Amino acid sequence: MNKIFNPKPADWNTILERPTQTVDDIEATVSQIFSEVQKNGDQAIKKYTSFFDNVKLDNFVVSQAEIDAASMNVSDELKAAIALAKTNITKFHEAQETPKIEIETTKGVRCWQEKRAIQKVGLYIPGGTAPLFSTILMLAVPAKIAGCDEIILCTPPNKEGKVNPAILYTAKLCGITKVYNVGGIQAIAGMTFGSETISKVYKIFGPGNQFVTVAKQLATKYGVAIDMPAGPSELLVVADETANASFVASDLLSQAEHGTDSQVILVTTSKKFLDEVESAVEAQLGVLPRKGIATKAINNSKLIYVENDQIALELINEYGPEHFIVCANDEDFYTNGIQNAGSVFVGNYTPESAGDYASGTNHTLPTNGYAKAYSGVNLASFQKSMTFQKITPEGIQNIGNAIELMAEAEGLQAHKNAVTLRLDALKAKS
Ligand SMILES: NC(=O)c1ccc[n+]([C@@H]2O[C@H](COP(=O)([O-])OP(=O)(O)OC[C@H]3O[C@@H](n4cnc5c(N)ncnc54)[C@H](O)[C@@H]3O)[C@@H](O)[C@H]2O)c1
Ligand SMILES: N[C@H](CO)Cc1c[nH]c[nH+]1
Ligand SMILES: [Zn+2]
Repeated sequence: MNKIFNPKPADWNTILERPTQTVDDIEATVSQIFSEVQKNGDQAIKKYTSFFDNVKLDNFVVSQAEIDAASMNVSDELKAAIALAKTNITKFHEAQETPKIEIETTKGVRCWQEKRAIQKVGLYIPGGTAPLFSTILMLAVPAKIAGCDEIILCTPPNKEGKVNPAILYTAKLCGITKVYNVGGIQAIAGMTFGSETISKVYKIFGPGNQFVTVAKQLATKYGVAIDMPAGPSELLVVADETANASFVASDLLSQAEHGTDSQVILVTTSKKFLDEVESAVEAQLGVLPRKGIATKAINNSKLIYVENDQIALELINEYGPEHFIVCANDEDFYTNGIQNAGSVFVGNYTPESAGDYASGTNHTLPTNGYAKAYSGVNLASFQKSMTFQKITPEGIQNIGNAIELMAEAEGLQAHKNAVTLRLDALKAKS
């Protein structure tokens, strides 16, 4: 791992650069696939599935029989674990429901706001190097709570051209019936334009590799909304001598094993602790089944020493990590001061994996610094806020003149007239 001591603020951005490709690097590939899928539908989706996933599929709809049969290939133990996770995720997301907001802003002027579910949503479940069935819980549970009418799911085929049984089992458990065995850019294109098989959706959700993420970003050019850019995983841990070096190393490796372009960072105010984490990472890395992937990610990663908590916090807010773990004596300093992070994990017994699977929070989170402006997936991601108003004759008399004056000042006579006609009618009546 790269060790950096007391970096100057002017160098932070260079030191903290993400290892992923940019939108510019990938845009041409996405545009090519998008235009073919727009023109040739299923045929282009199959062509690119064969090209990128190396499997030829005549039909990429997963049949109800296959979905039903998946349960036999999932152990009872794993089913119980999925049930526990689903219960906690449901509890946390149900608690995010907000009551209707209604207020009389001026006498006779009633304004209210209500939530409506997004009717058609598409869920992307990553499956390139690991079948992330946990992501189904993160997306389908809030989609169902919100009341989305049509929910479709796309996930890449494995080497045998099939969908992993745990994905199908979890999809069924969450009440998803439309599952397509297609991943990558071609899946995002299918949900953006629609094809003979895949329905066009209003909003696409879900994490993925850099190709999936850029495809989602470009899908917005065609009028489809997205949750946010949720690309290659990241973790930043801030820790001091009160932390446990083995625990911290295990957390760093948990995100490093996601992909070669993952990035994990330790920021610490203790040089001794930095060395201890470095040794613990080396020791744990050697025995990981995905050590090939994790080693490449660890090569992109940094161990950073800074003099004090204040400098650490400024650096962390500048980076805006997807996940932020606080294992420091002054937890409150960091939890109160953090401005930019997707999800925060506090204390020595709060591994990031807990949020990935079972604590209840959502693991679909902004990466690449987008935590500065975007929230992770939550119940509101599946809803729209609509405003309503009703104005009585008394109400229009109370605010009418202000509207007339403002409309006139903007040079918009018809706007003014819409009020003046009503005020005149009321005057004539009285
Ligand atoms: N930010 C989050 O919330 C979050 C959550 C979970 C996972 N993740 C990330 O999701 C990613 C999952 O990646 P994955 O690759 O395992 O699965 P994936 O499903 O995202 O991508 C696999 C697909 O990518 C396509 N592909 C592969 N190489 C390509 C290339 N050179 N050009 C164009 N398309 C190509 C293929 O079609 C393949 O099916 C990881 O980076 C992980 O860190 C992020
Ligand atoms: N850490 C990932 C988000 O970056 C989510 C995940 C799913 N499974 C395991 N981890
Ligand atoms: Zn993870």
